[in-house]
Amino acid sequence: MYLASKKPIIHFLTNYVTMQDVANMCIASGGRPIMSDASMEFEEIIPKVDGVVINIGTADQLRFDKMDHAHRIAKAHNKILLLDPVGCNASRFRLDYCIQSLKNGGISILKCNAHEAKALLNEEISPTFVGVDSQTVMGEQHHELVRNLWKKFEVYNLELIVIITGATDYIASSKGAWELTGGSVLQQRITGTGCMLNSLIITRACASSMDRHEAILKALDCMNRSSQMAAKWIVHQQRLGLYKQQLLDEVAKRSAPIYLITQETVDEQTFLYSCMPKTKLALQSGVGYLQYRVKDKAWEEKLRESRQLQALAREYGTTFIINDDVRLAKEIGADGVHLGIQDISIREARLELGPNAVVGATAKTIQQARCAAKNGADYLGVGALFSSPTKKDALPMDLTTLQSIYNHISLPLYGIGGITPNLLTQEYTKYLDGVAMVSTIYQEKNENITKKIHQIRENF
Ligand SMILES: Cc1ncc(COP(=O)(O)OP(=O)(O)O)c(N)n1
Ligand SMILES: Cc1nc(C(=O)O)sc1CCOP(=O)(O)O
Ligand SMILES: [Mg+2]
Repeated sequence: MYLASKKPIIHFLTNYVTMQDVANMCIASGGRPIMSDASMEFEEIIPKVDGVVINIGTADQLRFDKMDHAHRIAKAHNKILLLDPVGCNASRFRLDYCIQSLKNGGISILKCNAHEAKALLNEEISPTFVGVDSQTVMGEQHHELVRNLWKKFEVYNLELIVIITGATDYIASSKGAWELTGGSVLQQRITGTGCMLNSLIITRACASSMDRHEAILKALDCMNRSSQMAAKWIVHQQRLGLYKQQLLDEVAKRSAPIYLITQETVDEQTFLYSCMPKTKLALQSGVGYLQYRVKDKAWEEKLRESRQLQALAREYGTTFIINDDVRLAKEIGADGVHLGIQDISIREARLELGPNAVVGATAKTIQQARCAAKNGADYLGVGALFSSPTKKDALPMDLTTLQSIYNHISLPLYGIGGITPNLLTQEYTKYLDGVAMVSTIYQEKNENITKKIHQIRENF
């Protein structure tokens, strides 16, 4: 799975309860983790990484000294530094360290829960401690808390962003204050989801060329939607023990924004010497889904071409999808199918291909999106967002419809139709997990394909 043109490297100094989950979530989000507690190598490692996470859970004096050391180097090298003051409301020892840390400056992101936020603001530990995973008190709102906490510490930390997580997440920065709802109660039934969120936030903040505040909002939204999707699956299967695993998978799905659809070729030569090399170049640069889409070919030809593409997709760990033709998907053992309104139904396809197949659906209206979600689609292709050279008669979709689908449906959304790096502004990407493209890639010269893919990916 790939996120940005570069995979950001993140150095974690994090608690030993959830260390492996933190590393896995960094990978699922498109980053590369390095877990180092050895002070003697910080001078060598930190200048080379993109971001640093300091999570104070399970700390002792020795670890606080190491964290201080890492903090100083990260600050000196202008690295994105995230502080998670785990349980700072529990003891004076933790609270003093965190307040001093925040006053030392160089922190880009402070992520905490409401109890920790209150302790940091008032510089007092809680008289009644409710646990490090302390949960949101129902009905409590934290608009003022997040703003006041930001105001208190932004004077020491340039461009600080403060996040208070809970059933509602609150965010404050120099851009203003926001709140975000979503997620699942199951996040609180296992340990580690808060620490995993640190991974997602910092990886996205380091990878995206979006404004940092926007990238963080998108990361929080990604966690909320992924948690909801994972919870649905877990409740259905009654397997809470697998929730963390499912959550990782859901985040990984949303961290691969490039969906490539093949361009139909006129003859075998063009397929072999144009389509195949271009597809290979794209896959090398990081493609989440590859779809084989042809309208006018004989069965034997479709079999031959799809098998070659499938082998390429396997080589690069890309999910391979067949457009329209469930029989072909079954015959070659593709990973799944994509279906439009005119095609066979999602339920019939699922019956044919089994529960593990990926079944994607086209949605052009909110009604179609709801229907596809209800029938068990795994993702939605939404468009045409712009005029498409490949499908000139594709029905257009306006921004309001896209926004409405995003607001009501938690499935991963891929924008389609005339996508180019220039047209793909934040106005669109804030509602999308990725984009599906034909002409922008297949009409590009081979030597420019990698750059094109990187340009598109950076918009997420
Ligand atoms: C990812 C993705 N989204 C939408 C489509 C369009 O599917 P459909 O509406 O069935 O039209 P055709 O592609 O079959 O002409 C798609 N193929 N992929
Ligand atoms: C296959 C397809 N479906 C669309 C829809 O709106 O449903 S647009 C489209 C073609 C996408 O190709 P290009 O990236 O060249 O515009
Ligand atoms: Mg179709």
